[in-house]
Amino acid sequence: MATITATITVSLTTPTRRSLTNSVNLRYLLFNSHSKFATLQRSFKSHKTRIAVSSSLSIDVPVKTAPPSFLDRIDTTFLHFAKYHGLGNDFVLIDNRDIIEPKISPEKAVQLCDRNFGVGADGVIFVLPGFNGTDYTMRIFNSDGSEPEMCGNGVRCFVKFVCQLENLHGRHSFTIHTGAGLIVPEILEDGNVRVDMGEPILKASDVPTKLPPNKDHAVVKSELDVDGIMWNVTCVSMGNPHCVTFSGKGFENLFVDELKLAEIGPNFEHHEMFPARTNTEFVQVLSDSHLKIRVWERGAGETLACGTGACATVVAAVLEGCAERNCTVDLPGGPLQIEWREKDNHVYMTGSAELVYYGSLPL
Ligand SMILES: N[C@@H](CCC[C@H](N)C(=O)O)C(=O)O
Repeated sequence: MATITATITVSLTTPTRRSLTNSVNLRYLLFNSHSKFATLQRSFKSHKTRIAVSSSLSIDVPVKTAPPSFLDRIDTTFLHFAKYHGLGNDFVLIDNRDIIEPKISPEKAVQLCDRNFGVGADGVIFVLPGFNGTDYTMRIFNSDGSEPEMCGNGVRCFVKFVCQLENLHGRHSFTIHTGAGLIVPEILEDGNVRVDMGEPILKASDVPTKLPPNKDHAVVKSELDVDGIMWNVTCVSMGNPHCVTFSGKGFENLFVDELKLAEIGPNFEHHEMFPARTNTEFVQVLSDSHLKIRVWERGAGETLACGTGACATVVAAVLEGCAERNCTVDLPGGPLQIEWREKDNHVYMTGSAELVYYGSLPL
């Protein structure tokens, strides 16, 4: 009887806790070589399990009893985390369900987010106990340590992480308390997440912006001088502030690939007209239902995607009369589907969120 050391193949995006404790899955993983799976070598050394390969053949596979799931590990010397991304907007996720204060400080978050000296991420997100009857509370630190009110890609990652923590499968919806109020994400059959992002805030002083309102208390297609260049901007808050631009003096359409965001982004972010700083979306209109954007994020710089930014962009596009209420928004990391629904004035965002890996850090 042959004894082999098993190399199993585990999808990085599939819950490993179930796969590793389920002998049927184990057999599947051992003997199916279709490689949409990433290869993860594990040596099973402690005892043997007999696996029937066909009716006439069986082999002994030394199998170690599955260790407790990574997510079930509790110790005080290591911080266990999961890394997720929503279209390349990446986050360190921390299970903070047992206490109401974030387990790490903003300073530690800055270190973790560093792409050379840390894990590398656009932000750190905490899954905290619910508040006022909500299922959970979400808090986030940007990579510069500041705390924004909301994060659209982050909330999609948040609920995927919650499903792993709670071992939930299939369709689920959640109520999440955030700095931007109640947010309601729903995991769909195909694994994507649709999020009810609530109503956009347009009143200038609430965005906040010091630019004078020019349309029903809102700032729509107003001129903003940024280092001598006159841009047309519309200001929208999705709980966090956004300045959206499609054009400027002497340029009616933007070609976003050509923009030097690292040079111009900070001048928007720290502009005196934005007392809480701002996120900025640079938008190219491809059609009335298809927009292409690049985003300079407050506290994080240019990112591959920004969920609240995509929502703010569609609201601004409708207000400026250059797009419909239902749009595909292409970001450098991929597309989001955004709808600003007339019926309830809420913005709905649909997109993906993926697990990258689990990790531990000494505290
Ligand atoms: N990437 C996020 C937004 C994160 C917060 C932002 N940097 C801010 O300070 O407001 C998203 O997907 O919405």
